[in-house]
Amino acid sequence: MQKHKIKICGMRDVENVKQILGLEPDYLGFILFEKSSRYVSKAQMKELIKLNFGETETVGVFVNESVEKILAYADEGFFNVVQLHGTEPPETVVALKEEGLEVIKVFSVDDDFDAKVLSKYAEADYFLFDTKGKSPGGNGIKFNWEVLEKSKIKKPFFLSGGLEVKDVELVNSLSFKNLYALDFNSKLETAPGLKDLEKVKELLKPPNPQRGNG
Ligand SMILES: O=C(O)c1ccccc1NCC(=O)[C@H](O)[C@H](O)COP(=O)(O)O
Repeated sequence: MQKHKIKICGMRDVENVKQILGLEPDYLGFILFEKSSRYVSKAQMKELIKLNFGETETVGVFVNESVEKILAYADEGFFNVVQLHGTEPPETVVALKEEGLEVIKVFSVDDDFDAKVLSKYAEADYFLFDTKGKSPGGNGIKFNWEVLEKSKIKKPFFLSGGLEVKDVELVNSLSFKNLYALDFNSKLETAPGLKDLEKVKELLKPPNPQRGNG
């Protein structure tokens, strides 16, 4: 049984999104950061949002983007949730919350991660912890989860960074306090932005009773 919500990030291809939606993930993420190999253009987003997302929430992933641009994307109905995946200041979170958006604030983690920074982002709905690497995200590398265990995170958070299907069992056995969701990306891919349906099936099986399809 899935103990946590599942987010699949870095989706791009319409047919692939359709297939994955059939498996009812809790969240699907779209990278709206041009330098990413998983970047989704406005024209592609316009096609993608025509699909029936059902209960699946859509996440727009930004890296150090202006509030104005994020709001312009939100106005187009591109996503329900904003993921801030750069070094955005707390004021960006506050401004987006004031506009009624749900916000995930990302923190890039290495062994020197200092959890004191989290108190500045109290307005965020969720935190997401990803591995600090060459790219702001999608590096496919795990960080040392002990850093989080030590930090005693008080807000519901997404665990991210190189997660594979086989990690679910291990994560469940660790019972992290406040772990809300698992975020998967490159380890499910056959090419950047293209997810392997068989791997996603394995991940989302058996059905999640919390979503009422069990
Ligand atoms: O995936 C990208 O290319 C990306 C680029 C820039 C910012 C964020 C990006 N991904 C956001 C995510 O939420 C990923 O799921 C997360 O970084 C974990 O990816 P992975 O290590 O490949 O599992």
